[in-house]
This record gives sequence, structure tokens and C-alpha cells, in this order.
Amino acid sequence: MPEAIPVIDLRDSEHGPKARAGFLNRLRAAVHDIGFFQLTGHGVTGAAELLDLTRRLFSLPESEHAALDVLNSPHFRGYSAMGRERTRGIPDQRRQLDIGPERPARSPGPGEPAYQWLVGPNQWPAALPELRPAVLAWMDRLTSLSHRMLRLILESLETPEGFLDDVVTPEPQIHFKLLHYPGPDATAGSVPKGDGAGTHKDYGLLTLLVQDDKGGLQVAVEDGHFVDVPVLPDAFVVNLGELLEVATRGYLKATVHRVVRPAPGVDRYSMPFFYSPRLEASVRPLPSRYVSAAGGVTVDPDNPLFACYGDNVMKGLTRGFPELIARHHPTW
Ligand SMILES: O=C(O)CCC(=O)C(=O)O
Ligand SMILES: [Fe+2]
Repeated sequence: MPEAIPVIDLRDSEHGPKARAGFLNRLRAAVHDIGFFQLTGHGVTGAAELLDLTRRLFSLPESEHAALDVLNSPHFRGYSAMGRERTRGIPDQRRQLDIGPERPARSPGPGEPAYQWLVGPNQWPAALPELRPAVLAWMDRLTSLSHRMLRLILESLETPEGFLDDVVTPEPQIHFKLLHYPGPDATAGSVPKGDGAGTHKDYGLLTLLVQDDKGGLQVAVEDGHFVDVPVLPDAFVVNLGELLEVATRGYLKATVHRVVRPAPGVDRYSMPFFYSPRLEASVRPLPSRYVSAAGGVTVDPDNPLFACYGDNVMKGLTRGFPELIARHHPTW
């Protein structure tokens, strides 16, 4: 039986043609069969330090978090208290800071698509000034690694490796989250129902996740059957977003996943980085024999898949942040 979540070492892509061919075969199998793998040998350092800053961020007094409230940002940037973001209508049992590339605030003009609101400034904690430079440097490093992984995935499908370069040029859409999943309070009378993060697919191209040593991320390998993503120190958990499912007519899978809550008294921290096309870019089917033979994307009436990234992400935002939309975007 193959391991549930394959482990792939990026160094194998550089050790001569034979190792590279084996690497590409393993990569293709991972992204086709399960849509999740763990990436080792990537050479990116700094994850432990950033996780440490994440713990310190969530340990700040509540007043510091309230000053960064996402409800004050029409750009969906900032701090969400427990239950603020929803997945399929159910409040996620986690706290988070949503971050993106630092851009000036701007309101889309008449006729401009509403998804342009996603461009804008971040909200940073005054009491933790080290966070901003560390996060911005991390997002740069992970953008480069994501470019590299995307090209390798295309090569594994025998598609020209630069085929999707135009949708991530001059720059991809980046979204980064710092997450805290507190275990339920065992002394509280009733524990809110719901997962740490409800069952969902990611919207873009690739997600690179650092998780701490607590576990809890689970992937649907067959209908209704979830397996744990084991904790593998120094690895990125990599998974595919819906746009790669669209671009490969379903040959590659944006796999459903969720995060179960930690045990009472346990705190879990994680940091997903989402790499996506420009908001207004649409993906086209890849020229690949694997794609030509594929049957099509997963059809789920509750979750239509759009080829334009901005449209695809909007469906998630409108369901995920109803209070923010009521406050800043009542006409959506
Ligand atoms: O925290 C995790 O392990 C995964 C989070 C996730 O799936 C998401 O935010 O899309
Ligand atoms: Fe996710």
C-alpha cells in the first residue's frame, strides 16, 4: 500500500537526469493520485522562527488583536477572532491574521471587478514589530519556491514548463495566513461545534503549509474517508488549488481537507501560503496527453469552479466573511 501522503525531496530534481525522471514520476503520481504531498529538501529556512512569532502574535493582549480587526478592512486583511471566518456556513474554530502583498489602499472604480478589493494594505501588530519584515521576506521566498514547484508539476505532465507563466506574471496573487487553533475549553459548559477549519478545497494553484508538531490536518482520500497528514519537521505540506484542477480538466485534484480541533488545553499553530494567478487571469487547459485523456473537473453544485482566479476566490470570500461584506460591500 503506498504511503497516504507521499514525501518528495526537491534535491532529487537536481541530481542528474535519472534522479530527475524519478522525481517527476513521483511528483506526477502525488499530484494526480492525492493532490497532497510533503516537500523536503527545499532549502527554505526560517519556518521555526516565524512559527515562534506566530505564537507570540496570538499571545498578545486581546486589545492588540482588536486593533487589527479584519472587519475594519475592506481588503480582507487583518485579525479574525474565533469563529469569524466561516467554511460552508459554519464558523471555523480558529483565530487568524490574513496577510497579502503590501499595497496602497484603493477602491475599484466603476466597472472594475469587485475582486480588486483584495489588493490593499495589511494590518500589523504595533506590539510585535518584527512580524512585518519576517512575513514579507517569507512571502518572497515562498513565491519563488511556488514558481519552481509549478514549473516542475507542468514538466511532470509533459507540458511546456512555462505554460502558466503568463497567469502569474508580472506577479501572482499571494495570500498568507497565520493560524491559531486553540483546543476547546474543557471547563466551558458547551463547546461550539465545528472543526478548526471546515472541509474545503483551496482556490488557487498551490498551497505551501508549515504546521507545528500537533497535527490535525486531514485529507479526504476517498469519499468521506479522511487521513491525517503526519507531522514531518522541516517539510512543507503542499496541496493543489482548484485552478490546477480546472487547468488539467480534473487530471490533478484540488483535494478536500479540514483541520480537526486539538484536544482541550492544546494549541496548534500553522501558516498556509496560497499561490494563485493574478486576480483577472484565467487558466486554459494544459497541452498534455494526461490532460487530454482526463474526464473533467469535479462537479459540485455547492462549489462551482471558475477558470478566472478572481471569480473563484470571490465565491469563498462571500461565504467566508458575511459580516465584513455587510459592512463594506453591501451591494455584492
Ligand atoms: O491549518 C492547516 O493545517 C490548514 C489550513 C487550511 O487548509 C486553509 O487555511 O486553507
Ligand atoms: Fe485549505
